[in-house]
Amino acid sequence: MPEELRLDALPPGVAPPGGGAPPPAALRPDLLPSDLLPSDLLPSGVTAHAVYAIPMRQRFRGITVREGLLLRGPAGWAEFCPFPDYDPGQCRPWLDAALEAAQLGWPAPVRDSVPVNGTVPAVDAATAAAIVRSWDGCRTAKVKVAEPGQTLADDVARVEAVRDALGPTGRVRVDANGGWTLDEAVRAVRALDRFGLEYVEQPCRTVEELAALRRRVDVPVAADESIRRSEDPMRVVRAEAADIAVLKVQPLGGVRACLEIAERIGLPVVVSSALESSVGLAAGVALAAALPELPYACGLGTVTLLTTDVVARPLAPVGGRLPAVRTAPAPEAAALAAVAAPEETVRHWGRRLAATAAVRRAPDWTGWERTGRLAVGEEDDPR
Ligand SMILES: O=C(O)CCC(=O)c1ccccc1C(=O)O
Ligand SMILES: [Mg+2]
Repeated sequence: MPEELRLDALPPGVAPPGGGAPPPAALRPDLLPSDLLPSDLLPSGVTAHAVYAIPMRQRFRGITVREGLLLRGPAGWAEFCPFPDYDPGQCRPWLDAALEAAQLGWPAPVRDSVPVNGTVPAVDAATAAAIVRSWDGCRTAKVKVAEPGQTLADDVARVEAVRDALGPTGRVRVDANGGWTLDEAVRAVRALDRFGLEYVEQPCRTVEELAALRRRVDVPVAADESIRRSEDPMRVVRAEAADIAVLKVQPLGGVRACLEIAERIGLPVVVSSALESSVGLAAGVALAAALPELPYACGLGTVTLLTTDVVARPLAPVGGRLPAVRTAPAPEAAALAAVAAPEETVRHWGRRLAATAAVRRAPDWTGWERTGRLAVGEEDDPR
């Protein structure tokens, strides 16, 4: 990478050669627990750099400001950004995925670019239509439904607005994040399929409910939380609970781990993001680019849900597609400086990284803390 982007080589507050804003203080050791400096807890050659805090355009999954930590290793930049409510055991696969990106890099792509869907948060109908009109070429929409505190009428209005904005040839899929009971799901799917649904993602919480719904409606069912928060991702297959598997690189432990799940699960795969910056999102693009089959648009059009990014040229869809990058884009000093997290947030992420690395190193750790996943049917709020 060019010298001016070697943030670690520059003392905080010193402007990089070639101009631009000075880099943020990159994970100063005094912001981390003293016994758990990055050099002790990360594999050699991998260093922790900066913590970002980026406001979302709309609230999404209860998140209004997205935070994460950027790592760098011999294979490239990487991102560690587990959701705020995840404990160290649940964060473990996120760190596995980040270290894969930093240390190993990703398998070779089999395509030059990947098709992506646009994502519509649980907003009002007018905002939903405006979001669809803002997209660059995305002809598939994924619409969030079953938001706590909202009604089926809100979902119907939102999906109708999206269908109108997209026109009859666009594709519309919905994601309930497990928010419906079986009977609510039957009713909602029938009401929403008036606008033509490509599939319904995680309509109910449990594998049993997904299987029962599949027997009662014609719309295909996609499993997300039932795979990424499950002890056993294959259970959805044995239970005949899904037509489609949603795979996310970070919560499932990396690109290679996802390629293996895709092979074993034997269902068509939709690759989706976990709301990363462009650095972490690149891993999802690498998975989508490497899968032998890619029959659906991927849920990787999500950097446009963030108000800004850490790189100079964000991985935002152009003509409904993202290019198949080989490595994560490097953070840019000025962009990083603009979203540098306050000290207390940096300390918090240092503690999270340390606690997750400790779980990862414990060889005889057993139970869900080791796999980082909860048993199916025992999930808390599955979002
Ligand atoms: O799939 C997409 O279109 C965007 C990604 C997305 O919806 C998502 C992002 C973060 C956390 C959970 C989810 C989800 O699919 O439930
Ligand atoms: Mg989902």
